[in-house]
Amino acid sequence: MTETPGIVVTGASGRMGQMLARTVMESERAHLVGAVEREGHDWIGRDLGEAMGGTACGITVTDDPLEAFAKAQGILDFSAPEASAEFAGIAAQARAVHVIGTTGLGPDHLDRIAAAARHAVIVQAGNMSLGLNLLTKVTQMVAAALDDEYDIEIVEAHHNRKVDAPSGTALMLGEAAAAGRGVQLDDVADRGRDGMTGPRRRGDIGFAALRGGDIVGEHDVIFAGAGERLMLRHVASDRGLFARGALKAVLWGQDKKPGAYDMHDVLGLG
Ligand SMILES: NC(=O)C1=CN([C@@H]2O[C@H](COP(=O)(O)OP(=O)(O)OC[C@H]3O[C@@H](n4cnc5c(N)ncnc54)[C@H](OP(=O)(O)O)[C@@H]3O)[C@@H](O)[C@H]2O)C=CC1
Ligand SMILES: O=C(O)C1=N[C@H](C(=O)O)C[C@H](O)C1
Repeated sequence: MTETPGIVVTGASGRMGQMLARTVMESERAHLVGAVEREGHDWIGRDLGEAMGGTACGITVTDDPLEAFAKAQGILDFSAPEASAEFAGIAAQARAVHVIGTTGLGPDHLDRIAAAARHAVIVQAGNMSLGLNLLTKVTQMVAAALDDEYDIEIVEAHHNRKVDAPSGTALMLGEAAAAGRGVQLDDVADRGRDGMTGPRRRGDIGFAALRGGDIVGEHDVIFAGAGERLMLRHVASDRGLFARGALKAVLWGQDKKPGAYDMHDVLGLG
């Protein structure tokens, strides 16, 4: 029997970290070999299964990514921007496939991740679900078909613990809409309105973010024209959706050449 890839989960105590750890532990196609949390976290040194409120699983949570990644073939990383940029370099040294779901990444983080992708496989996406990645394709198609008489607005809603806005998914949808229109998102993005904003600029792509309760993730792309509105919507109701997508990505990446990939590559969406 062939050995399945050994996986390390970072941000292991987080909402996604725990979901990812459970998903890997339940999978027959991969096995968990490590769990990383930040230095000083009270889970360090504890058994992951017990820390998650269940039975012992034999994985001790560590704050040493270097040691943990060295024995892994894949890293599932939904943590924080600075951590993900650092993990990219360490995962590349270990030649492990690094799946990055972390959002809120700035230009410096993205540059460091791109540098690491010269040496190892990195799959990065602000949303790991099939439905949402398909919706980016539809968004691009609709944006290409309609001219700028149709105003594009992207509305996202998330739980009250989310720290970045607009969401990574909203930005993916914005990029898709901008690509459909043949423009750069940075040139047309309107990322927040307050006060005397003046009338809407023709061709802008607007973003609005709602935060509340336990909303997992909801995204609307609205094309508002004269006398009609076209609305595309994705609703995630279970974080397991993202974890299953991430697991799919890390398995897909095992036999790929070093490089930067996204979920369109993994899901064969072109
Ligand atoms: N691409 C996708 O499909 C999805 C992406 N996400 C993204 O994933 C990220 C995590 O989301 P979520 O799980 O809800 O957030 P959480 O805050 O629940 O989890 C993040 C975890 O990462 C830990 N962490 C922070 N810094 C480090 C570090 N240096 N080393 C190790 N661990 C670290 C945090 O620890 P501490 O709390 O102690 O700081 C925390 O446990 C976000 O960016 C979110 O937007 C979420 C869902 C889907
Ligand atoms: O923080 C979250 O929870 C989520 N983050 C991702 C994003 O920023 O788009 C994906 C999903 O919507 C949940």
